[in-house]
Amino acid sequence: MAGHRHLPAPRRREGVRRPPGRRHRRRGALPGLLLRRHPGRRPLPRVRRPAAPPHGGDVAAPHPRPGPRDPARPLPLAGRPAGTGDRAGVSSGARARARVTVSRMSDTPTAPVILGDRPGTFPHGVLAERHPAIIRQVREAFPYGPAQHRALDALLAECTGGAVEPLPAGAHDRERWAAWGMDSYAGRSWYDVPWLWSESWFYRRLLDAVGYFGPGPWQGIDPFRPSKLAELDSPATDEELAALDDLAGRPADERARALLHGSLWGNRADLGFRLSAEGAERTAAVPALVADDSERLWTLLGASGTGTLCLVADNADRELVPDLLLVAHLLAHGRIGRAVLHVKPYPYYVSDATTADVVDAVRRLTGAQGAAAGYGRGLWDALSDGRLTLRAHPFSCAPLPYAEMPDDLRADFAAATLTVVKGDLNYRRLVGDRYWPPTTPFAGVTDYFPAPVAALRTLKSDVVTGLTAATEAALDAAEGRRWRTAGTHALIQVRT
Ligand SMILES: O=P(O)(O)OC[C@H]1O[C@](O)(CO)[C@@H](O)[C@@H]1O
Repeated sequence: MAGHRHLPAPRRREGVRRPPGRRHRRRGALPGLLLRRHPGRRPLPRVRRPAAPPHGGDVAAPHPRPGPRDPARPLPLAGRPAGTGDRAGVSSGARARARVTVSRMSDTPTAPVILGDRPGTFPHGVLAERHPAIIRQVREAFPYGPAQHRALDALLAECTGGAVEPLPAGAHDRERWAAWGMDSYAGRSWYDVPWLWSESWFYRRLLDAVGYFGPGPWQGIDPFRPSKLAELDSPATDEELAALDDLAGRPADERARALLHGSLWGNRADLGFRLSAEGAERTAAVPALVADDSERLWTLLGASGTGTLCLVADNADRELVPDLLLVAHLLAHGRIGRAVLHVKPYPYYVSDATTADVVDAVRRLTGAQGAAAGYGRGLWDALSDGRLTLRAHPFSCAPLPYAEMPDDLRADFAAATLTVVKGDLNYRRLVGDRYWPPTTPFAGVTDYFPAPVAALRTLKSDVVTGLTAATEAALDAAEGRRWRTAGTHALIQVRT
């Protein structure tokens, strides 16, 4: 079960496997879709790197269990109003199951919850620098009126120096956020609550500030749409779609593997990440896979043609397009019979995919030249005949780990042959947003998940599990802590 136990023997130096480079593509081994985006293409976050051990102590030390002051404690199970049910995205059944999860996972030691309270750490940089930059970007994206500017000013002051203010009584999702811990955190500094919580809270509040939840003329207007469209229309996307033509003559299995890697490395194309790293593209390090359970993934996606794949999407555009290409291929080649694509119910983390972004991506494909258009038509047909369905569950924007998912979402995942969880944020939610020692078994921290689950993610935050001690040591020796957050390394982990 444990991904880490089945890691192939380390290749090349120091146990870190590197994906093939452009040279291999010239030999026709892998598609440009994958390779053109790799070396030197991704920016590095400008936020300061942790100079000292992160909150909660040295991750290399024995992992402490959370003490009575663990800020995550009030959130997951205690202090929620009874009977909030699935409408709140956290059912009482799920809460009960989460308790069971804790005991099933009891042989996996826990670790400190990540907060943003330490200057110099990566999470602190996101709260103190990235969020203000996002507010600036949103302000410039639309000709908002005085009311929106005032609300953005207030949000800027609150998120950088103020306390969590609960949603007003009339807010459409007040009950849901109360169930998600809002009342427990009211009055506390944004820096002193779990980082996962304060980041989600930021996007909820930002949408409020620009009138997204309405009523009014700005209702439903995605404040990140201009940057998303620019990315979808970029020459880089053209280049990646054109690379599909190179793939067309390859055997189906080879195409499948190439598309899997396209989907994996597509996770580097994250607009929020880029916001903190302008100008850094030229300096990106050579990327490397730090864990690779892809053979197990292919075993799960057999040739029966009847299985269901759940894909929990992350970013739109240059990540969503390769995700969709992979889904189209798996459907067309009988590796699965159905796919369920989980997207966000509202704009989130700058570039996370919503239903509108799926439509834009599919139209981008159908309107393209060459092989890309064929993939687009396949997706359109699959959406039309129900082989591909979309799901925009409220819990997809919850500030909580997936261990606390509500019953209906759990049932979706339980019915799937495999759930593929994309991206860094989803990984944090899958394994728990904690300073895990990197050798913590992936299977242990995902034991609660109701069916086989795979993580496809580039590393953009401190959370990581399932590495071998040799891989961790090699990465630390080569890069210090940088490999954890720079987005230059990736992993494929599977728990069957
Ligand atoms: O798009 P992804 O892969 O989920 O990455 C987003 C990541 O960016 C951050 O917002 C800042 O690093 C993280 O919180 C988050 O994990």
